[in-house]
Amino acid sequence: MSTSATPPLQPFAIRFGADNATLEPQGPTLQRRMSDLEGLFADRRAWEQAVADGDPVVYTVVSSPVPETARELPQSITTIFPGDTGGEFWMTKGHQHPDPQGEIYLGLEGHGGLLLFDGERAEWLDISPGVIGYIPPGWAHRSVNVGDEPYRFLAVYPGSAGHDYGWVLTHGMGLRARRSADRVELVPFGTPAGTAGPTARSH
Ligand SMILES: O=P(O)(O)OC[C@H]1O[C@](O)(CO)[C@@H](O)[C@@H]1O
Repeated sequence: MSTSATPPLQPFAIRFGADNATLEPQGPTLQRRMSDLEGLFADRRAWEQAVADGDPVVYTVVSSPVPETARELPQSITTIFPGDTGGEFWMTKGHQHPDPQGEIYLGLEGHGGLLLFDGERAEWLDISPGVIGYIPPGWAHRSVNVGDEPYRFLAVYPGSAGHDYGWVLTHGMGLRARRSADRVELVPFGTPAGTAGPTARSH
């Protein structure tokens, strides 16, 4: 007999439709438009212009029906569309887990990066199809599409981890990923838009 306070779901299979990123059975879905990403891009004017110019969808998240509750292990497929705002690649909002627990991402399509920040140290993991990125407990995380195609990945995370978006607004993410010719340039988080930081790294 289960020791869970809430009985777990019955075992079930989830089919991933690779063509259009569907899950069957499917749970909640969300779409984040540019206007949902206020305060996140370094270049606020470019962000305002992008909102005024049609407020594009930056990313979508399709979840399985596994609930975000203790002991469960929900999954979701995120698709970040290609683009940049003021030179900064399109990205997820990024969040910290209020209950510090780990998470994994598996690259499915396109080319992306996983930016991790623990409040002091920032790390960048290149993610392409077949690569698993590990997010240790206590590291805020943001995904970035650094390619010209949609970037898609599977996330698997503890159901009680939660999402703290305010942490990122307060602490930042340590680095920003910017378009530089055909490369990804990682610059210190506070670098003003349009300038290269003194410690810019290329990928
Ligand atoms: O929650 P954010 O920062 O908008 O990013 C979306 C992605 O992160 C997750 O919340 C998982 O960490 C997924 O739902 C999705 O993969």
